[in-house]
Amino acid sequence: MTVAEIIVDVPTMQTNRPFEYSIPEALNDVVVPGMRVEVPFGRGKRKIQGFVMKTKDQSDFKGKLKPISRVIDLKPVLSNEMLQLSYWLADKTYSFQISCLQTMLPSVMRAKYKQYAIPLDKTDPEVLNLFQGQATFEITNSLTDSQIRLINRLRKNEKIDLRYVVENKAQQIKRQAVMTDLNIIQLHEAKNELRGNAKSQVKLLDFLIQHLNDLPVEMSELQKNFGIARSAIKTAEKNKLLKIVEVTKLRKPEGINPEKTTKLELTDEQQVAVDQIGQAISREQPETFLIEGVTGSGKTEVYLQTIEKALQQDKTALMLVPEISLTPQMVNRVVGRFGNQVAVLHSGLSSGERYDEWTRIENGDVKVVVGARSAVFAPLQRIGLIIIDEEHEASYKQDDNPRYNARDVALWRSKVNHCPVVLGSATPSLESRARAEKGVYHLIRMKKRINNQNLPHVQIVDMRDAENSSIKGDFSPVLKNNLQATLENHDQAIILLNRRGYSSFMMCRECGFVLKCPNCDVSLTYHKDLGKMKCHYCGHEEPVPNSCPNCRSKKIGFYGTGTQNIEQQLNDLFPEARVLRMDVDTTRRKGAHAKILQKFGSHQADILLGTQMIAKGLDFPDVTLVGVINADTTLSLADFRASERTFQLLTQVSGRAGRAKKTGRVVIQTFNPDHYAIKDAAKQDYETFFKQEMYLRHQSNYTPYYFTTLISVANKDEGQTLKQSYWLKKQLQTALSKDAILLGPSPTMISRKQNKYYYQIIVKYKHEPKLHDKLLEILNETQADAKKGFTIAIDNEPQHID
Ligand SMILES: Nc1ncnc2c1ncn2[C@@H]1O[C@H](COP(=O)(O)OP(=O)(O)OP(=O)(O)O)[C@@H](O)[C@H]1O
Ligand SMILES: [Zn+2]
Repeated sequence: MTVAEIIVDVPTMQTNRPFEYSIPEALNDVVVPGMRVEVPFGRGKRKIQGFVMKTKDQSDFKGKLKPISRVIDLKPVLSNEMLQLSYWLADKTYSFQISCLQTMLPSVMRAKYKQYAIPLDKTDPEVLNLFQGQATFEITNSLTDSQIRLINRLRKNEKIDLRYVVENKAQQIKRQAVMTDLNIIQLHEAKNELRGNAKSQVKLLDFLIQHLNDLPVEMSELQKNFGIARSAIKTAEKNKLLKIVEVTKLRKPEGINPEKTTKLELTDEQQVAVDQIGQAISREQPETFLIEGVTGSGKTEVYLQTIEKALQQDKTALMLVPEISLTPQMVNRVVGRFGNQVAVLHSGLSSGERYDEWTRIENGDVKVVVGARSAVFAPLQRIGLIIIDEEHEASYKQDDNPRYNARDVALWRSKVNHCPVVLGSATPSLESRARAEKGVYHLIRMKKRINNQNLPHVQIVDMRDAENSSIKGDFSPVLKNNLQATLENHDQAIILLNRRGYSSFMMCRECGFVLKCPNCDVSLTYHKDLGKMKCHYCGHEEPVPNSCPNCRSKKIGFYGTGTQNIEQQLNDLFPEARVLRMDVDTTRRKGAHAKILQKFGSHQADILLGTQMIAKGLDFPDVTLVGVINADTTLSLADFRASERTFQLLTQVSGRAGRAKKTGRVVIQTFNPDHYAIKDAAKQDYETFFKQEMYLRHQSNYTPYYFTTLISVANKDEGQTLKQSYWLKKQLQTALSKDAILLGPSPTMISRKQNKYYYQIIVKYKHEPKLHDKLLEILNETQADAKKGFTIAIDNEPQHID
């Protein structure tokens, strides 16, 4: 091929299309789609990165094409599937294709790294010649074309492999290892010369002879596994029998404690699910299943046994979870069942660790991938099954560009891979459940808990009652008594503080002044560990004032219920009880989540107190009580999903109680005891909630009856923001049919962030074929010129509206 179509790394509207470059003859069979290259761009001498999307023999371009300057990767970093996906993703999310391509790569490849070749066949003369006794060969910018061609050929013939290593030394594990330049005959000769005089040397040579193909071998391994002393290695080095070289080692992510479980005998409901999904795996059809299974119905075992079915057919499986650190049990069970065949991808990994896992997947060493949102781009081949656990979770949607939903990407990949997708939840999203209703997805319901365990007994406590409205703290007598009983029985309790936003703010009791961020329209939050007030949007910090900056009164103090405050109340009420707190403050450190949950799981604490992050997936047999301090906060969200989110949260957290032998109890404190979301959650009755919520969505023309697109406009000048927003709305009105509903422009809930003003327009529609192109046109018209200083963000099917 002589011509390459390249997407360049210049994220602007004008450059959001492929550019043609000629492929230098010397790199003719080196350059292939999925590789990154460096190309000249624009008038000056500027060189930039780009992705090769296609190669071809001819160009329609009349003039002379500029040549590719050099190849950055010597093997493709993105598969053909991923390249195709990038077109769809860019289109669907209104993003630059370059952003989509980069999103699919592990972060290492976007950062500073070194590229190395490592030998696979250490007997090949060309390989030996290239490495010259070194364990690795660095690929630098100064390689000649013939060297590049050689490396390319050796790689294609699987004589060598290529790796990226982050330049940050702390993330690399370098070890000393043993290598030899001698061939097998020379080794035998050397051994004969020793004539058994030096036993340890003979032993070492025997080892080298036997393991010649496995070299280099780490020193520590030689000592530990083969009983060869360090001194013997040193002597052999002096006698030029071997060399000591450095190797970089693959790291295994920490924080995972595989939980060995044997395959369980399935319940009838589980068996039906496994059979149906198993058949779909064999049929190789892109069908979607929705498992609506009550909390504790044993969905995990269904996932594990369907994954096993995929593996039996020599296929791979991809499993997504909302956030690995919050659901360590799920990961531990998957790793426990499938061992080394599993790769775990999550945000807690350093970029080096993440890359290691990515490489194992790409090399085909991995059969099962578990990970959060971005794991949906894992370079797995022959996918036989994709599972999305807790499919209703908003975290599957990325908040930044490209604003993709991993659920949609999974469906796309299932079509290309001809495999089923399994969506699982006790509280499915309305969208998914509605699709199941229509027959687009197969609905599998699991209505019973394992061991015929009852669903927990839930009590709603009306906080408006006289008895409760006069209490000092946040614990009603009912919740207090239940906690007391739980502690006396040596059981465990989970207390949820349904906190939205951050609540420990400062207010003056004299004049009502609230301490706010100078850059953002939000109150500053008190951070006990810093001893400072902090903004959660821009990071602005300031000291805690001891008098009101407005009226000088000393009566300025903290308001709002924070987890620290609740923890204090628990300590006062139950001084003996051991309380663990899990919130943003206690989980900043890597691995902190897992530690807290591990401690609670081994019953080293009696009460786990936390925010939304403790609500899902936890499976602890000793938990018999769940208390919800303030059920209402999510209800007051200015979002059409407020009821859905509240129902999901309360149902999920309630489901943590009474999962093993003992019956669970749940106490929900609320000011809205008659709200259907709270009442249905108390009964753990998804179907009733679904019907009611569907009715209301129908009435108000929202998802899943209408599609929604959220467009936000931001500018440093508020007047300009508003003007642009109105202009935009008018543009849309002229393009869309009368059936489309346009809401706004209205300021977002936090209307100023980092000194920019935000306004939004919501488009609700059923069928608007012109919407997509119109939005692209608007983007082209307004975003091409960065100097205009305002930005538009388009969110297709937003998960949050504020
Ligand atoms: N067939 C079975 N026989 C015995 N125990 C089982 C069986 N299936 C699952 N279990 C056990 O039941 C418990 C609950 O299962 P699991 O955690 O998978 O529930 P779940 O459906 O994922 O619930 P949630 O939606 O609340 O996360 C686990 O401890 C699991 O080991
Ligand atoms: Zn701020």
